[in-house]
Amino acid sequence: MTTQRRAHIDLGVQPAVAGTYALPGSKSISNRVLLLAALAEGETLVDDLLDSDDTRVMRGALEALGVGLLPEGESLRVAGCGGRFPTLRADLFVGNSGLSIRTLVPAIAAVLGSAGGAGDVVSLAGIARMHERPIGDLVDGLSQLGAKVEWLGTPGYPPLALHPAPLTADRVSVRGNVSSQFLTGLLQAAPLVARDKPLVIEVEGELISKPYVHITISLMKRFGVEVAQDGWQRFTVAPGQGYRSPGRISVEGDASTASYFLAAGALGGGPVRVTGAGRDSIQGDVRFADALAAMGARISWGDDWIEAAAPEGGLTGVDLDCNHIPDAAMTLAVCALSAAGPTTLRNIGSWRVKETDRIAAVAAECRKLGATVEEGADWIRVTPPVALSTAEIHTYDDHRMAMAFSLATLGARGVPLRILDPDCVAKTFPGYFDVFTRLGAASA
Ligand SMILES: O=C(O)C1=C[C@@H](OP(=O)(O)O)[C@@H](O)[C@H](O)C1
Ligand SMILES: C=C(OP(=O)(O)O)C(=O)O
Repeated sequence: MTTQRRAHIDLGVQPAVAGTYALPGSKSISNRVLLLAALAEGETLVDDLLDSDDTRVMRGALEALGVGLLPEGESLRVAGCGGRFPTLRADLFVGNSGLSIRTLVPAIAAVLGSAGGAGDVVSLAGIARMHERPIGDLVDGLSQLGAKVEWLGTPGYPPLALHPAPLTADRVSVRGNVSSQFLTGLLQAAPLVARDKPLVIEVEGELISKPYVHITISLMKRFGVEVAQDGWQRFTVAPGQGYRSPGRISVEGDASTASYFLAAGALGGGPVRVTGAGRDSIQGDVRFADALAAMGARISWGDDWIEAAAPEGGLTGVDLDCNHIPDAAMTLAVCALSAAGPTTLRNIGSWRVKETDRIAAVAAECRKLGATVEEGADWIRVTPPVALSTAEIHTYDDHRMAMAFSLATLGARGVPLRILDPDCVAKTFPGYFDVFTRLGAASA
């Protein structure tokens, strides 16, 4: 966002919250749909797209590659380029959007490989933190296929430049334990490589964040491309498939964003209902509701809504493997501050390489509120204090730090807080604090 960011926002206690909230569009779905629609044959009308920093950088990148994006009322018409970006000389800025860079790089490498000419080059850069987020495993995979990638800073990290080189191999192996976005990027690029044999993508080691790969495969299917899946280890894309526009597609509400509202219901009485994602969602983060239920929250589901209310006597601490819900799991850490007993979140090593080192950041800010926190390479344990202390919360330019910690102001144990740099929420939800500060009003 270009508007000036506020230094802080002061949040009072909201003892009781209830209401129904329509979720903004899913970031994960918006940015996949934008890229797939751009690469497809034909025009796609996209409804309910998220408008945030992450989708703006994806839109900006696609426009710089010559893709026509035309607002039509509340929707966006994407002029598909049939697998060939019209412009292959561009300097792209991707902010701190891991999903954008890790899906654009393989797609552009594939298009450069089939349609690039002498002098074509596409560079991708982001903010300083983006340049600390790994991309080496993805580039290794692309290099196995034949891509020519030049590191412009530290090898293994953005910024980088892509040069034309045909992708000829029919097998690629990629590490799965740093980010699932590497596999997503390779899968989405697979149909862009002209070949007469299938492309086989093998995952080395255990794949993390698996539900995001399910989103990828589901959306590729909506755009006419089938992926054959052998467990989570081997993915095959048959030749002769190209993306075709589904005509019109609507983006589900964001299930990671839903976690803040559901937690609000579980902490502040509720019921709080979110609409736009529910039982039928393709997003793995809807399973956050199960984690909240394990803490005692009363959860109900509809096809496209989820509702949460507080249990009699408050939440209870849990010990959970959160690998399948890496983003929404941050919300659990803050719920843990108001629960009875310790909460342990396991298998969350990827937190260390996201918008900030999220294990360190969550630990530091929970301690300020009075909690005892233990942490390991890939886990965190939060033991709540008898009563929370008020504090000034650092947000580390991480939207989820700002949104998750705002929840410590809710309910019987809530305390007033000052949240620093609150507008970092613009990465996925620019209007978050406008909605959050009015949560209590509906129940008053
Ligand atoms: O593919 C996606 O849309 C995402 C995958 C996850 O990343 P990792 O696979 O790096 O855990 C998640 O944290 C991110 O916000 C979005
Ligand atoms: C990790 C996140 O995003 P990304 O990896 O797409 O930057 C997130 O939204 O929490």
